[in-house]
Amino acid sequence: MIKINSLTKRFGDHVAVDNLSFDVSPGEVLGFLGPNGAGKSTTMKMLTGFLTPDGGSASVGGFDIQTQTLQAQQQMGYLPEGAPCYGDMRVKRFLEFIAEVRGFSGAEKHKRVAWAAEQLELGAVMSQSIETLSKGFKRRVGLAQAILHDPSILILDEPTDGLDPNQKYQVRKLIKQLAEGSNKIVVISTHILEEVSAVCTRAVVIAHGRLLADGTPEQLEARSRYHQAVTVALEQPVDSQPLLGLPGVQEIEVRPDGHLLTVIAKPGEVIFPVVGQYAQDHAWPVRELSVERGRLDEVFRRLTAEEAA
Ligand SMILES: Nc1ncnc2c1ncn2[C@@H]1O[C@H](COP(=O)(O)OP(=O)(O)OP(=O)(O)O)[C@@H](O)[C@H]1O
Repeated sequence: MIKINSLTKRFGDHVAVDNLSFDVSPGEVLGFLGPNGAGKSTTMKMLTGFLTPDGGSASVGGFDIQTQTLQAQQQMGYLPEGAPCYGDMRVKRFLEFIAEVRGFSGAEKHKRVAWAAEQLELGAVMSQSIETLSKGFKRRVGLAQAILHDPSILILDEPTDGLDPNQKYQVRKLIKQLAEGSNKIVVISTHILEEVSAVCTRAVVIAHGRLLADGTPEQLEARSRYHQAVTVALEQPVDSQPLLGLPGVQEIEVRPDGHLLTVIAKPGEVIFPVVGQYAQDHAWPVRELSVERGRLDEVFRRLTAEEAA
């Protein structure tokens, strides 16, 4: 369990994290979202004991991060933003060093290093020095050191930053595997909203260090103006304006070529049946008709724009 209670951090006059409170339960993969400078990394640094809060408290697995720092840190694996330090160390030596710091030795140490390297597909670079690695490989080395001791809580600051699409897929798969059925907690900060839909069971949105939203991806999508919107793909343009007279229809967006309509529902309304019926009655040349769950990117933009206003 992670408990964050009124956590606050100031840098001079600037309040980077402002009275932030939320909990994370075992089994949850929490997406921690916010625009640049929102306070995500600062929160993660306080949660992992690398930065002292100016107010509030946080506990991890029952240990207070300020008064029981070591015990709390033993529960966690942490991937900080950027690349691992120790640039002149070779990957294998670096991972062995981390394993030693985590208290492993002998055969167990080598087993842990081999397992983490295999998870992140580091085999080809094990004897290369970290500073000569590409950005994506540095990120993967960082992830390997975070999971090496198989912690029950993983704090990952932009884990897929700099990875190519194949590696992004692999890392998301790994995060899912680590969390599924294991009762682990994974917290990932990200700017990539598709990542939230792909791996997170819950999302917390912050801006200016303050909490703006907290819910499952589905709950956040339901706040979108496109929630329950009906998209109609057409062989050729049609006269869509009469749809505005149908019950529950709020607005229509038409792509300039007229081949795609998005019919937006009034809040709480389900319009798929009436739109489908209208299209059928008027023999529209429909290629595809679908209902939208909502668009996370639009919800994110609106939430953070409201906060800035
Ligand atoms: N050591 C520091 N000294 C002064 N200001 C800092 C320091 N670290 C962070 N800040 C400021 O605190 C705010 C929050 O920064 P933080 O890095 O936590 O944001 P973030 O949400 O992780 O952003 P990004 O998505 O760009 O990584 C920013 O305005 C940043 O400039």
